[in-house]
Amino acid sequence: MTLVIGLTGGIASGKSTVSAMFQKLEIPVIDADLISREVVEIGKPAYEQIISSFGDGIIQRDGSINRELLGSIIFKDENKRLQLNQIVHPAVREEMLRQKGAAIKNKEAAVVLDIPLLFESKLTSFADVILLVYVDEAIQLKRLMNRNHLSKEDALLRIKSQMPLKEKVPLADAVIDNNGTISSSEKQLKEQLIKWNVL
Ligand SMILES: CC(C)(COP(=O)(O)OP(=O)(O)OC[C@H]1O[C@@H](n2cnc3c(N)ncnc32)[C@H](O)[C@@H]1O)[C@@H](O)C(=O)NCCC(=O)NCCS
Ligand SMILES: Nc1ncnc2c1ncn2[C@@H]1O[C@H](COP(=O)(O)OP(=O)(O)OP(=O)(O)O)[C@@H](O)[C@H]1O
Repeated sequence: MTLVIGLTGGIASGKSTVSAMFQKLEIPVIDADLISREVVEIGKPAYEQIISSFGDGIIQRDGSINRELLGSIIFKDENKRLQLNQIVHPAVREEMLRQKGAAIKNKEAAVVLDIPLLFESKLTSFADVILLVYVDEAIQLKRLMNRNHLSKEDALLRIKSQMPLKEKVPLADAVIDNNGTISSSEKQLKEQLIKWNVL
């Protein structure tokens, strides 16, 4: 029986860092962010819909979507963000479920669904258990600004576009406190996977 682990958190809380730990343990990860890049590639249905909704101005020289520009548009305008979500999310959900089915058919011991907006998109039914990567907002802000070279204002717009991380804690089955070192988070992950009989 494959254990389906929903992995979530907030932007820059450390999901990809923890996801890499799963991959090191040879536990397959289905990455919603990666899929959301694939479904908007040139020629895909979502690509055409995005261009017709947001205009040619977001197409870069190579024909692909200028993600930085689209991000700057949607994180300061909730309606535009919902409009983009309505275009992209259905295709992402469909592909995630396809890959999840393949992992179960493959009799994997566990499979991870790395979904940043798991709670916001009400996708808890996709997983058997939900693992939250938690970080205090001040550290989240600092890490996001450093990683994406964002101003404090732009970083806060992204953080505020999601459910507050503190509100996600009681909704999760387990929490990794990622305020400390990466190795401390790795130790917490392994302890949790032993409890879930995955390790
Ligand atoms: C806005 C876009 C173009 C920005 O691209 P960029 O490469 O800069 O960021 P990336 O896709 O790696 O996302 C980074 C993080 O931003 C946050 N984020 C992304 N989209 C959203 C959204 N619609 N609402 C809230 N947070 C979001 C998530 O925490 C995500 O992990 C891109 O994020 C996008 O297409 N978003 C819409 C699809 C989506 O919701 N993806 C996230 C979950 S599947
Ligand atoms: N415990 C940690 N200590 C120091 N830096 C960390 C730690 N965990 C993550 N980071 C760094 O913080 C940044 C955000 O981490 P990461 O990219 O894993 O977050 P994320 O939740 O996947 O973000 P996103 O929502 O954008 O997908 C990265 O630069 C990462 O290297």
